[in-house]
Amino acid sequence: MMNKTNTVIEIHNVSFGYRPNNLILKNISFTITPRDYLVIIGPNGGGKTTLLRVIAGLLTPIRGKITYHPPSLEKKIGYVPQFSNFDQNVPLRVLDVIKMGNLKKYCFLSPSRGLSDKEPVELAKKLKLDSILDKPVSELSGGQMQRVLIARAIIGDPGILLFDEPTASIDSESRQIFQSVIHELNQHIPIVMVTHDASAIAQEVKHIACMNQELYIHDVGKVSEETLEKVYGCPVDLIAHGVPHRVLKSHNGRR
Ligand SMILES: Nc1ncnc2c1ncn2[C@@H]1O[C@H](COP(=O)(O)OP(=O)(O)OP(=O)(O)O)[C@@H](O)[C@H]1O
Repeated sequence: MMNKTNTVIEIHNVSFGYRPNNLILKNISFTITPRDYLVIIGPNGGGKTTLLRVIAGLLTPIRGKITYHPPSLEKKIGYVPQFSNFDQNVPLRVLDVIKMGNLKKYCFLSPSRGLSDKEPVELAKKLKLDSILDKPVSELSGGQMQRVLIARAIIGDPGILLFDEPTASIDSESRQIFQSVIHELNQHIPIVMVTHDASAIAQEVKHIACMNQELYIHDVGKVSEETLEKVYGCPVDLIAHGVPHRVLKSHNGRR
């Protein structure tokens, strides 16, 4: 059920710190709309991952409020962490990891359905993982592991997907598969993606947020060179991984 403001998540004056008197997120306010595609960029340590974790409900704001529409959305958030944070030494096969994403959805409702291989196998085909379903995850490349984590998030039928640097260290085949899967998902759910990778900023991106503790958000109909210039003119000290930083420009306020 859609609320009257056509918003799925409202982030209102949210602040967060891991330690007292050391805020990582400062008074952040923005909204996510039903088919939004929001890319978040900013310097290392600027709080992008922290913000995703706060939105995913893994961290609690010390001030401010996050409202989910409908409230049940809070339990349907798909979060794909940076794959380097996943311990690939776990003794699991690709299929096992993908099926882990189903646990939240099915374990209390219908455990037998949670055990079915049909859905994960279909999804694996889409992500070109079907030939390696029995492979231990310890033997996967970075791009394959990233696709497995994406499959694990999608299988749970999320109402929104949050990605943390999904295209970092992946090859062009994985990147293309990722872009086409995201395109398909974005037809019915919002996507929020943290990235340092300018080439991951697809045409479909609707908003770009620049953050360094504070967050500035721009509406973009189309990501043009001009837009990218505007984006990299955000109040950040440095955009890492080879993307040039620019002289600071003013922002017309936050959305
Ligand atoms: N669990 C934690 N405990 C204490 N401090 C943390 C923790 N996680 C992150 N931080 C600190 O919070 C700040 C923001 O980190 P975060 O990972 O959110 O930034 P980021 O913008 O995602 O950075 P990057 O672009 O390098 O991934 C950093 O100074 C980091 O050291």
